[in-house]
Amino acid sequence: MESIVVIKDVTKVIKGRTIIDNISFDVNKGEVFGFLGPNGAGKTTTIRMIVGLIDITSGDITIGGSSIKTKFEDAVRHVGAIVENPEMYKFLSGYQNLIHYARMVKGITKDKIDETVKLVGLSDRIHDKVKTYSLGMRQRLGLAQCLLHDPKVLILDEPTNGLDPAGIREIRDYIRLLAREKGMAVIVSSHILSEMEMMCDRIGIIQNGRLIDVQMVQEFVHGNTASFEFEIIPSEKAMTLLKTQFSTIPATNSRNGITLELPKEDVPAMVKKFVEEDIQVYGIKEVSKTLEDRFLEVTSDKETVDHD
Ligand SMILES: Nc1ncnc2c1ncn2[C@@H]1O[C@H](COP(=O)(O)OP(=O)(O)OP(=O)(O)O)[C@@H](O)[C@H]1O
Repeated sequence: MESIVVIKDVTKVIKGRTIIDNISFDVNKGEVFGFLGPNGAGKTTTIRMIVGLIDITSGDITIGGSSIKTKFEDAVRHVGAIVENPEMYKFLSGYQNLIHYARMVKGITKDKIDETVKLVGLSDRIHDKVKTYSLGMRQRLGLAQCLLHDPKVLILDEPTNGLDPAGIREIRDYIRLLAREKGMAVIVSSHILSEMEMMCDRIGIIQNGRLIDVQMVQEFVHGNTASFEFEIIPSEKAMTLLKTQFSTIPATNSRNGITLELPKEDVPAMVKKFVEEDIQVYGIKEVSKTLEDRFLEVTSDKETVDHD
């Protein structure tokens, strides 16, 4: 895979405080990369450095091979970004806004505007005034604006913020389409983990300014183990058995028995063991994990480690 954004050993210190602590990751062409982290973790600060809104204290970021430090113009030429709310003139139509923007940027043709409007699905309303647009339509107009110069990298900070479920879905579909059909690299940050799970190919998790994990979403969520709820009686006896003989298998009490995390192929052996120990097995159910479950698992693990 060809990486287009390379973040290498980046640190940001503000007023003596290390906000971003030596993070490195790459983003590839045609992928949607999600940036996840609790409030105050450093997502926006990292994104602001990628788009050149703030300086990097140490390390470097290259976009399309150009360093944001030494070849700023070349680097940001490849980038389209919505970091703060896109400024639009509410009393002009969506189309007039795009024309106005196009005048400030060289080489954008009317055909290009029409094509982009179509791509974001605004053709029907593009000649209406922006003040009559819904929030979702304004977001799409913002997206159209930052797509006009054909960026190779699209950066969106919380793109679905404030949208209703239909609006969220629309934006998600456009983002996936841009990555798949235009080969764009998309970097998004969001708090809505279910959204990130559906939208992203890979995610990076940031906590206290450190990048604690970068993985394919599916691998991150499912890993090589799954959760199984064993409906068993007596569950206390099973818990004791697990603690003494299978202490490496994560086990928690659940409503009807216990939930174990283990590879699917180990389930029959576990059932056999329970039966041998006179523990009655009434049922087994695979409990699917969500990105939210995994996110909370890894961020709380890390919290414990940090405080040790
Ligand atoms: N200009 C600044 N001066 C001082 N502290 C700052 C500045 N910018 C950011 N910070 C601090 O850096 C940390 C990271 O902030 P940042 O906005 O990047 O987090 P975030 O992950 O985007 O959070 P959220 O999800 O709440 O938007 C926070 O503790 C914030 O207070």
